[in-house]
Amino acid sequence: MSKKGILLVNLGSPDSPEVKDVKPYLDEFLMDERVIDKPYWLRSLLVRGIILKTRPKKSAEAYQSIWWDEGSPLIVLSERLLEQVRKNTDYPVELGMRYGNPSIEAGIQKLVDGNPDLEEFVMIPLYPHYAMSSYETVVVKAREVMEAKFPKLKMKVKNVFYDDPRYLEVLANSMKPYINKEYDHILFSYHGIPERHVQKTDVTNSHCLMVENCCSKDSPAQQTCYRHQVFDTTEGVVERLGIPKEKYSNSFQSRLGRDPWLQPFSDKVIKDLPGKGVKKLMVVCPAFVSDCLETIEEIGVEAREFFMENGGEEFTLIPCMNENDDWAKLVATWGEELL
Ligand SMILES: C=CC1=C(C)c2cc3[nH]c(cc4nc(cc5[nH]c(cc1n2)c(C)c5CCC(=O)O)C(CCC(=O)O)=C4C)c(C)c3C=C
Ligand SMILES: [Fe+2]
Ligand SMILES: [Fe+2]
Repeated sequence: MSKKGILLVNLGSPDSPEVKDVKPYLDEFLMDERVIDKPYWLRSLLVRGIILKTRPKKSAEAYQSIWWDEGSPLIVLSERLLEQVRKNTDYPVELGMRYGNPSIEAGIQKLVDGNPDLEEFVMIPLYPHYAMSSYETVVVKAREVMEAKFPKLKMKVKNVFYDDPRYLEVLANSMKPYINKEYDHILFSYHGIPERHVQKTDVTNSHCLMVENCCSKDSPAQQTCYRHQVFDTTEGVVERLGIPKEKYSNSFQSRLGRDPWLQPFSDKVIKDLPGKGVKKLMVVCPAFVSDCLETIEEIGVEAREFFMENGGEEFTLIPCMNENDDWAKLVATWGEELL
């Protein structure tokens, strides 16, 4: 029993790949005001009146195509990471998900049940980059849960780690076995977000997407600028791996709706690359620490097809860090550093 602990938080998946479970999961996800940032009445109209009429069936089919015997890849891989982190620290470690199960509340409850003297814990959102729809919503939700259910417990929060040299080292090392093969181009495909979200999280209200080359200029806005942070991760990785400028680029995947999202879009880039002479393509998705629907299906299946149909010859999806031992060690170290 311990007075201190660690809670890992990832995004979450539906309980099963059936429409009956995908629909409530999507409802919880898309009704989050930090994901669809519209007034409640409009969000409700858009999500419940339009998106949830058709998307659950389409999403369920996609989930069915990637589901494992043990469950959703994202959940299974997060649980494997949890086991690895436990091996690297004496503190108790539990797992919660922002949407679906196990919830953040269930994760904290497990920490408390296993450690009745628990006084404080570190929450580590498993997102390298700051976005209101990922890191920020986890922190807000966890604070709400703490206030309502665990008012006497203290929670510390691990910051985003997109530029932590130790993270960049682990990520770059995890990519080495793949990029040792011959390739023409490596695409860093990050989950997209609406441009509006980048502007909304700009603490200066005057920098992001307003100043020319905003993401490469020093500004307090970069602390919460998703676009700046993903570009920084790419630069940290290519520097470590010695990848020359002409052999890599960034793109953004998984857009939803008609608002402007960060560009260029991964599907369009991947379709166009063979025409530019890229026959052997590597894709890595560093916005995700665990493989999930967006990597396995959207990139590993759909994008691969686009590439091959348009003249590509070899397509390699580099896996996420998943249960990589160095990654688990680093996560354990972050927890211990804050306790
Ligand atoms: C990198 C972190 C993520 C950000 C930022 C993010 C923003 C974001 N996502 C949606 C809509 C959907 N995303 C979906 C799946 C999904 N998204 C992330 C991560 C981020 N999303 C992950 C890890 C996953 C996979 C979950 C899994 O179970 O494997 C989905 C569900 C699937 C589908 O129907 O396509 C939706 C919907 C928005 C609108 C958004 C920013 C505004
Ligand atoms: Fe920026
Ligand atoms: Fe998403």
